[in-house]
Amino acid sequence: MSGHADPIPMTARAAAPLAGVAEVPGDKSISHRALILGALSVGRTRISGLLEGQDVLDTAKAMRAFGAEVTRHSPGSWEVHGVGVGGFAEPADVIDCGNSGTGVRLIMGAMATSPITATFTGDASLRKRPMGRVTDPLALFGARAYGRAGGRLPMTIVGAADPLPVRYTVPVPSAQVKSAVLLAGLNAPGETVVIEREPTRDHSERMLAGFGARLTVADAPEGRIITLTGQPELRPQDVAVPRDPSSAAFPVCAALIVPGSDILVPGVSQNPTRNGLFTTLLEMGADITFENPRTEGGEPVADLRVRFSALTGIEVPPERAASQIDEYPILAAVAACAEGVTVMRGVKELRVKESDRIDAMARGLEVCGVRVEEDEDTLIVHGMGAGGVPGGATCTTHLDHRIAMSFLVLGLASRRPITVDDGAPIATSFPVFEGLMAGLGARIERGAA
Ligand SMILES: O=C(O)C1=C[C@@H](OP(=O)(O)O)[C@@H](O)[C@H](O)C1
Ligand SMILES: C=C(OP(=O)(O)O)C(=O)O
Repeated sequence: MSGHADPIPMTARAAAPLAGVAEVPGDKSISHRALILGALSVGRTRISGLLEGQDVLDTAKAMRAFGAEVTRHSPGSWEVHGVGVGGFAEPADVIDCGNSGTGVRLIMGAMATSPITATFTGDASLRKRPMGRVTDPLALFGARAYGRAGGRLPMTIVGAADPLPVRYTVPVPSAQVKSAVLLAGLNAPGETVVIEREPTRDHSERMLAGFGARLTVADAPEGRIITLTGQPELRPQDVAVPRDPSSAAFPVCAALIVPGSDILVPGVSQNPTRNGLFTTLLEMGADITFENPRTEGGEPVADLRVRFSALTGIEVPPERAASQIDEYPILAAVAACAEGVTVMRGVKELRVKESDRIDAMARGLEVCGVRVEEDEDTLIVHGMGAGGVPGGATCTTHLDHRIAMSFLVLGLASRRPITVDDGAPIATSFPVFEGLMAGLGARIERGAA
């Protein structure tokens, strides 16, 4: 998908209490990695619970272009016959990663240490996002990148014919950069070392180890040190993808702000590198219980019981940012329904997501009647209490699924309806959002108010 789809305006209206069970789809980060590592293994990898959002479908298509056989057997059930580390073929055409930063950055890493050339592009959102953060470390392996000004797509990567292992300290908290370096390190002889000062989601490390790569993780004063031994033979796996906590965030937050709600969201990943939002919501006074904790697909999961709650604004610790980075838009919407002020600092990475999410949330909340303050690295929301947000406005989503879903959830609890100009991007990460929310009793319809 390259963003040519027609915009789909959508409107949310105040709802009766939400009730029922919300079965959210598979984790997006894990789904991308399962396809890529499956493609880099020799033999058959089976995946269950794969997220069939457009971002992941674009990665599946890309893996075919690099020579892997990728088959869908039934919803969520996929099979990958991989070509092995170093076995990628040169794609015959441009790789279009659509809206997906994770897809393009991880795939660039995975091909950068093979003697092939590939050209990448994406939709209007992805073509604005910085790729230098990935191509800088890939250059240390010997790969070359030719892109538009500012390190933007379309971009051609010429893979290194004789890659060298690399020692790299990731300069921004980014699991995509860390993962791109680790994937490139797979086909470099010797030890590739990645150091991250702030821990970010660790799915690549967990999954690389699961596929048989030699990888160690050590905590040191300079940060987390990940050491990968190159040129392993990866063993195909059966991967069960747990449900996505970043998608679960939307029904969870909807239940917290729609009076009288009581819902269950089963099987949500509680990986500590992903669960910052739930900690934050508990600090705000949310009534969430974590039932039946267990391990599924190598990840800790729990069933979340969520009831409407009177929330209070808090100061979110900046060191928690990485573990809830994709959840700030919905947190900002929830903060508008809390009593008092919510301060979110250390969030400048939000400016280089599918949209500038600080700006998109600030402008959207303002037109809905909520007072906000922002600077380069900060978003502050002045809460109006339960039922206090006026709404009655149209918010601009800038090709950003999380902005669209955040304002639709807010519209379920605001005094007047909230419209988003384009809900089409929701299909990139949460294709069943509309049906799932309707099943809980939410009133979200296509069209303007
Ligand atoms: O590695 C991943 O799967 C992701 C990493 C994060 O991006 P950054 O690495 O840019 O922080 C996150 O925002 C994105 O949705 C998924
Ligand atoms: C930032 C996100 O994704 P990506 O970087 O993969 O486009 C997201 O899903 O919120």
